[in-house]
Amino acid sequence: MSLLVKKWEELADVKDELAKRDWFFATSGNLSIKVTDEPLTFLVTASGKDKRKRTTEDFLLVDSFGKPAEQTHLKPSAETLLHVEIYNKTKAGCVLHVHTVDNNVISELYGDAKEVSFTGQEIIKAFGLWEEDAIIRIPIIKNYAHIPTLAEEFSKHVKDDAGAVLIRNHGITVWGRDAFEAKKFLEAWEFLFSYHVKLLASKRVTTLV
Ligand SMILES: CSC[C@@H](O)[C@@H](O)C(=O)COP(=O)(O)O
Ligand SMILES: [Zn+2]
Repeated sequence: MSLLVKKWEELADVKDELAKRDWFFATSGNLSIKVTDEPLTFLVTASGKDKRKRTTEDFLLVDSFGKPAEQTHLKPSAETLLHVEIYNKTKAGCVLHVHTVDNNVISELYGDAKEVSFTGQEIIKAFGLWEEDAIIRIPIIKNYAHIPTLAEEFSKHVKDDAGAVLIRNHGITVWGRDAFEAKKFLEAWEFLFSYHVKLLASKRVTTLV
């Protein structure tokens, strides 16, 4: 099996798993996986597709500018520039972007603070933080409609080979050294968001009773 086919299958499997979680509402979301380092090429989801479906036109190969590396009628994701920032600045191997109700609610609740942090949750160990009082923090940026501006703002938070950024009332973009790590971090973030949203809602209910 060629490297390209291997990476294609790997990304398609991750896409299927995220689809099972129902994290691709209304064609939202985009995913990518690095194929080669020099020159940089990566597979990215084709724009506007239903990411719940598995087809032979789900991904296309793009270069370090996010432009198609091969002849194709497919259009790279509208947010490919964000993936480009990550691959050009870090050793990340996979980038996952999903819109969920929970990540949107958290981004709106803490958007003015420009970040949100979590502590006291066992799942924080998924990020490799083992101390009892470990704190995990995620920046929240404005959802600029102009993608180059969004990518520029996003890029300020791309420092490590693994990381995550919340885009306000839009979604989360998570990256990791490989697909396994990116998915693990994405699931951990969504767990924290979901827990927090439910906790706030239940506290509100308690005070009303
Ligand atoms: C209908 S989702 C809005 C899109 O603009 C975008 O945010 C998204 O996540 C999916 O866009 P895509 O171009 O398919 O990668
Ligand atoms: Zn999006």
